[in-house]
Amino acid sequence: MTASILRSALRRSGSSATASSYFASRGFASAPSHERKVAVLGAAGGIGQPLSLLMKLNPLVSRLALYDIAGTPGVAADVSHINTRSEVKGYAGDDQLGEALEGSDVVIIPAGVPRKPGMTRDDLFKINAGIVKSLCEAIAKYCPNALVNMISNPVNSTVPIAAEVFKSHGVYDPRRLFGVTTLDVVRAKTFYAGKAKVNVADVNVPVIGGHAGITILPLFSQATPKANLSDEEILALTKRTQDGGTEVVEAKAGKGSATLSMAYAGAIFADACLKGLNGVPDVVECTFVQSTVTELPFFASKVRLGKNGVEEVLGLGPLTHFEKQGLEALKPELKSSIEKGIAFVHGN
Ligand SMILES: NC(=O)c1ccc[n+]([C@@H]2O[C@H](COP(=O)([O-])OP(=O)(O)OC[C@H]3O[C@@H](n4cnc5c(N)ncnc54)[C@H](O)[C@@H]3O)[C@@H](O)[C@H]2O)c1
Ligand SMILES: O=C(O)C[C@H](O)C(=O)O
Repeated sequence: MTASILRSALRRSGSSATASSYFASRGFASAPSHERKVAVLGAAGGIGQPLSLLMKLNPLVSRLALYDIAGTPGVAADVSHINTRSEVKGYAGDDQLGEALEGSDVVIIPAGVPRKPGMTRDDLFKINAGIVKSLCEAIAKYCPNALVNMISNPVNSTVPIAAEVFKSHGVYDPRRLFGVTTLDVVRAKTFYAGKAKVNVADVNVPVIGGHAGITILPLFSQATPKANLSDEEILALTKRTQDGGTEVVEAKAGKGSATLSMAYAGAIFADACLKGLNGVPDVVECTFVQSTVTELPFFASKVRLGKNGVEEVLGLGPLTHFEKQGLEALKPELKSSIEKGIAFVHGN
């Protein structure tokens, strides 16, 4: 987001004020009150940089720690000149990870390699599983009470990896671990609004399951505002949402995967976590968490966020025959991705 886009957005919003009030006026954040530290791990990357920018614009953040293996001094110096609330510090390399994490309320993890055309998210497991494991070991040591927002793929496996690492350190609290599936919701909303010809700002669509291919299950039967879409249109919207990541990977033709839309989605989800921590009532987002909603140990569904993270994992609501079929079809793949993550931590 360039300064001019932000300025014109501010003009459109009728505001003469700052970026902070721009986001606040859109419900992006509630008024600043508490001191909150947010750490971004992988902050110099394609997602990390715009996400760091968006977190710098969030008035709920008082301290922003930007960590990567390299490149963070520059990103932090750049972002730190923005005249918003948070104090920004950059940290580079293993020996600065502890300091970056200490005192964090929310840790966002977009560290790891992205897909190239022809790859599945699971193809990233070999590299990203190890990265996520070592970062979570540091979280267990330096900020075991933080809410962890896992963006690194494959989310269906990296979240179980994080859970096992935290368990092995005796600090696992299922209320504090989240797979970020907000981009699936963002896409479902955008695609639905286009097809249903309704104002995108009014649209809500729950997306359940996981975050890869058919494990992404948008529930368009519960979308609001209601629209009379045909079965073919629902099928096409479902497929487009499931393939949204691949659509971007192919368009970028070897230069990575979604970064800007993901930064937006990551900022929305982190903001929801901060609002929950700050006691704002009725904060509900879809996210991949430990769950008993199905027989699978982790599952994405609507979750109410509160002062301790997950306050309530909400049920799926009524599903159509098509959605029930989608739910049954996704279970074997999601189950095996979860098991793969768990096995990785135990050396199997
Ligand atoms: N959950 C989602 O919806 C979603 C959406 C888009 C991308 N992703 C995933 O996010 C990840 C990052 O994507 P990207 O496009 O930003 O990739 P990128 O390669 O541009 O950036 C990744 C960053 O991680 C850093 N990194 C690597 N190892 C690290 C470590 N041990 N500690 C800290 N930082 C480390 C790299 O130095 C790099 O700066 C990928 O795994 C991608 O698949 C998830
Ligand atoms: O598709 C990818 O590999 C990145 C991400 O998971 C996405 O949904 O955009």
